[in-house]
Amino acid sequence: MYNIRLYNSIAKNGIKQFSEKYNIVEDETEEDAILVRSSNLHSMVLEDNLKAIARAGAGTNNIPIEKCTEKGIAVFNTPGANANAVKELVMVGLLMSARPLYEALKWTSTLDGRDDIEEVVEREKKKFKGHELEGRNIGVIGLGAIGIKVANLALEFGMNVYGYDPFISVDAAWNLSRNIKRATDINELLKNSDYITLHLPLNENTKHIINNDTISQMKDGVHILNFARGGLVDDDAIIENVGGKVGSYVTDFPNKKLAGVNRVYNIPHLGASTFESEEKCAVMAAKELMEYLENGNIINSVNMPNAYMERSGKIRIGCFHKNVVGMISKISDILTKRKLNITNLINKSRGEYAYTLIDLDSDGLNGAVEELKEIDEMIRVQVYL
Ligand SMILES: NC(=O)c1ccc[n+]([C@@H]2O[C@H](COP(=O)([O-])OP(=O)(O)OC[C@H]3O[C@@H](n4cnc5c(N)ncnc54)[C@H](O)[C@@H]3O)[C@@H](O)[C@H]2O)c1
Ligand SMILES: O=C(O)CC[C@@H](O)C(=O)O
Repeated sequence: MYNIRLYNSIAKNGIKQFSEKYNIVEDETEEDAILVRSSNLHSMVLEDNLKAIARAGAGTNNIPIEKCTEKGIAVFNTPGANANAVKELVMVGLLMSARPLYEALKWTSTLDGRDDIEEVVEREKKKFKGHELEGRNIGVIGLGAIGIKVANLALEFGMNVYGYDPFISVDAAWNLSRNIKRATDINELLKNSDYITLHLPLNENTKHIINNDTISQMKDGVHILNFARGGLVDDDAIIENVGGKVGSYVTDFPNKKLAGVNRVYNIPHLGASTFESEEKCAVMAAKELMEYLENGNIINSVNMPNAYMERSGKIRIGCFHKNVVGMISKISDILTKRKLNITNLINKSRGEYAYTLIDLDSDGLNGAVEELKEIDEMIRVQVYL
């Protein structure tokens, strides 16, 4: 029996994926795995029994990834599962910054109860004139699952699209329309864009990527959209510039500083909040956890190498270790000494770590696991029956 602890509300269809071998809990327990959305896990104690954390979503900055890696805890996310939902809301943000919809709707609601609404509307609507997107320039920073969809759709609006992503994946590049101009440095994008939209992860390199300095390089009246993470933008710089250099700031990450600021549109983190996206994320995350807990297969991990091998033999061992020379021979020596026959083996690395998955044609392990755990560079050994 495996204990899965849920943080946040997780879509029912995701929970339904877990078979009768799983016990789903919401309170503290001896959990084998955690399924989480946006809850901040940085201060949680990582108990020895915890083997995996799956983020039903894209961003993993709410998870202490480095600490997890050091303890051999696999961290997963659900790449692309909520990209369509975010893309659609970005389009709302784009239209809200081009046409003063928010102000207009607020004003119209003040007319409640009046008999002359039609007349007043026609007389006053000139206050809410906006711009068309067609022909304007948009800069998309981060061309991953969401950025690509946003960039491609912006082309459909007739916009000139600049994209910037120094780490773009080959898959992403294939999916990007060839009509998108690839900015080779971020300044090219900043100085040319009427709209700038952020679709990159928050980390120590990207924190406050939008700040007073980068804003000073932008066009006057630029509209900035942030559906990625609050920390990518220096809020003080926004407050200083919005209504002047910055035409508007649409953010999915409201906070005390930004609440109530004119021309800052605060959306309560709704990017991924659609029935469809919540379900896709939860189902994908549940499947990743089950595959890892039952078979040691790693799919969509953000801290371990992806590794998948069909089951063969009777017992499987998963070893997460440092990526150093000689690990496979150290592991196989321990198994050979006990006459444990290897039926299949894969070894995958990711930076300074590696993962070795071994299938054995044997009924017992005869103390092998204890000895494997004693190898200096070994971080975690897991047995799968
Ligand atoms: N508002 C929401 O509800 C919501 C939902 C999903 C994702 N997000 C956020 O959006 C981000 C992007 O999501 P995604 O699914 O597209 O992720 P993704 O991993 O598919 O794409 C991220 C892209 O950013 C690029 N990147 C990394 N560092 C960069 C840099 N310094 N400059 C430019 N590009 C850089 C990567 O190469 C990658 O292509 C996530 O990290 C998450 O924080 C928010
Ligand atoms: O779970 C959510 O609602 C938000 C998820 C989003 O921020 C993500 O990074 O995928």
